Amino acid sequence: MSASNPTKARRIAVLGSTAVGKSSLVIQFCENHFVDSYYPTIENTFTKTIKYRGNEYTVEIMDTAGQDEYSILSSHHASSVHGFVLVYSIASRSSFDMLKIIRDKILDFTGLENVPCVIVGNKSDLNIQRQVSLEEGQALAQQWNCPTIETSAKHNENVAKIFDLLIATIEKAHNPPPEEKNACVIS
Ligand SMILES: Nc1nc2c(ncn2[C@@H]2O[C@H](COP(=O)(O)OP(=O)(O)OP(=O)(O)O)[C@@H](O)[C@H]2O)c(=O)[nH]1
Repeated sequence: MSASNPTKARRIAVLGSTAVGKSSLVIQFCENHFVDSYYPTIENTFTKTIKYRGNEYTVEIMDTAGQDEYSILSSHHASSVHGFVLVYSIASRSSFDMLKIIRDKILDFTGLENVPCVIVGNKSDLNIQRQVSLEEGQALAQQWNCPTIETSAKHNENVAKIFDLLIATIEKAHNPPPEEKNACVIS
């Protein structure tokens, strides 16, 4: 990268209920493999370089614990990150409902009206066990003015797209079009 186009550092937190596939998505993205067994996460941080629209980003990804659903978000997750990946499983209605609680907590911690986030419906390969429709995910994303995508960490479907979408949303928040200035302010 040239001095005029330096690498940008961005911090991302991955949040969601227990066993929705947060670690599997991050490991698939950063290490290119799928972990079939389930090991509850305490907290792990991964780093990956992403190229997006001619810029290079060093992205620090915090994979958080989904075990205790009511302390799922600590202030250090909310205060220092540029954007959030909010994960539910398409096969779990309760994990979808939990996203509303998590987002409220993010807004409380940040004091913002809007924060860069992407809603991820993981385990799309489990369509036969589906409890949340694609349309419900899209309606929530429209309500929150953020992108959404269905993924399969298992089959590596749409996993990299999560991070492209989030980087795009973070960049838009940093450099909003004139008519959207002040709609979303992040440091
Ligand atoms: N079928 C299917 N299984 C998945 C997928 N992603 C994850 N899993 C499985 O779901 C289980 C939980 O995955 P994890 O990635 O550990 O979930 P987590 O959200 O990090 O869980 P916590 O650490 O408790 O927060 C594991 O058995 C994974 O193999 C997916 O896309 N499809």
